Amino acid sequence: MSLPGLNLATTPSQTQVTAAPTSAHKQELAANTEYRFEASFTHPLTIKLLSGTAEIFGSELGPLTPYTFRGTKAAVYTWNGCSLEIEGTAESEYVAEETTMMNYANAHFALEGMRDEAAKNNDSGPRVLIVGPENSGKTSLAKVLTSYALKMDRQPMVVNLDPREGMLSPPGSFSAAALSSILDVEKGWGSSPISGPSPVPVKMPIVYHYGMSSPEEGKLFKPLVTRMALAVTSRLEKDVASRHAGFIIDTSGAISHGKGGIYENIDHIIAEFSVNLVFVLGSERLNSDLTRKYANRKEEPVVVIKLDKSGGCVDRDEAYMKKLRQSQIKSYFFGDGGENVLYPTLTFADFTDLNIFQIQQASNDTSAFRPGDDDDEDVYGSRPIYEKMTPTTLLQNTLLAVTTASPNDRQDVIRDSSIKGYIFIAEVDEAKQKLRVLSPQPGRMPSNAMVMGSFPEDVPGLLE
Ligand SMILES: Nc1ncnc2c1ncn2[C@@H]1O[C@H](COP(=O)(O)OP(=O)(O)OP(=O)(O)O)[C@@H](O)[C@H]1O
Repeated sequence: MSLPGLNLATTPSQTQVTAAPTSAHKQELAANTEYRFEASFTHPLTIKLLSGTAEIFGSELGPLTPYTFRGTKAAVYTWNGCSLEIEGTAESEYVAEETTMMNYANAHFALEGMRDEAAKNNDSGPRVLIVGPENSGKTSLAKVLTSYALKMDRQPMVVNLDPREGMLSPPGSFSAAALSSILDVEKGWGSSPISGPSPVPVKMPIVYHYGMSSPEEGKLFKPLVTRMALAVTSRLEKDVASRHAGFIIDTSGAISHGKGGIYENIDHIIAEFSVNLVFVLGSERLNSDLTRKYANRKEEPVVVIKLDKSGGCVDRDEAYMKKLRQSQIKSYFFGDGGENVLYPTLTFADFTDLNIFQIQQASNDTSAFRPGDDDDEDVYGSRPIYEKMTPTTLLQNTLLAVTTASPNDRQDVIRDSSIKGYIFIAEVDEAKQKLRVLSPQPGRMPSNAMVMGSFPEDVPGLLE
């Protein structure tokens, strides 16, 4: 199918540059070792399990199934030894004999004990928070713990509070989903119906739009954490299986730096989600500060456990992260390629069709807060949260979050409303007052309030 005006007769995967064919080689792995690799965005790497058993961040590889990786840094781990066939060019590859997987498996068994206990008493399972600096392996640990829980037929909820990398939704968002089907070996969390119908098993996430890159940047973080905690708690009240399995919260490295030993955002997450177990990765200092802080807590105890950071964790520079985000956004609209191809609609809209609210930069001058200000203003000191904007060329190549709120709602209602989906502004014609809009769903533009933030950044090549 081709899209009018787009000349998109091919799927995104067909437009990828493919590597010059390289002959496949065999890689034998001894028990408890892992093959670490980095595949570039342009030259895919294909891995096939020839014999034995192997997994990527806890998700098992099917025998003789080719898995293709682009823009991926990961490891194939084996508990009992295996033989792999590897085809393509890796940017980096090596076999590591020292891994943290035994550590992570022990953490999983501890969580299983808590889940059994929760099921016996019809109580809530482990409420886990993962913290640590950037690239310390938080998301990888969240995937391993989730995959292992799924293997035990549990249905844990996973909550992503890291806007730098989306989970089942584009970057810039916070999301939560009760997972019941296996994770995708190639894509991690897999795809979600928030963008459109998908032939592979999908998970319906709860999504809120944050619209900035760092939780420390503005003052939207805390209210949205509170909102997400409410949504997750009410979901768990209705869903017994997920309640017993508990949840795992992945966070951004920025909240783990702290200011003078104070970790305001971590404390806020622990309080709002009633977290009872914190895994700390890659920072002795954070571990010590949090252990001290929560040692003599009067309310329900919070156990702080330090886990080793994997030697395989790769520092990802801004250029890589940008490419990763752009590929996540592309997948959101066009699918992941292979069986999961989506066909978004490109339509025209009048300027007056869209109700756009731009997130205002937070004022650091909290002294400007005047008691008695209404809720639209108090969150941002003396300034409102959003400013209603008339489309300009500034909108070109940006992503807008379509909320479930009406444009006439109070600003805090818009802030707290979940996201139906995202649209992309492909073109702005100021003279004709028209926009060309890419949307996952066909039909008229919704009149709901739409939010524009400063993150993720523009995606100029999205339609190419
Ligand atoms: N054992 C490993 N072998 C190879 N690569 C790994 C391994 N563990 C993690 N990585 C890779 O290292 C990078 C950083 O890991 P991860 O995303 O889990 O860290 P993070 O703490 O969640 O990062 P951030 O703070 O940026 O969200 C990722 O690309 C991940 O896939």
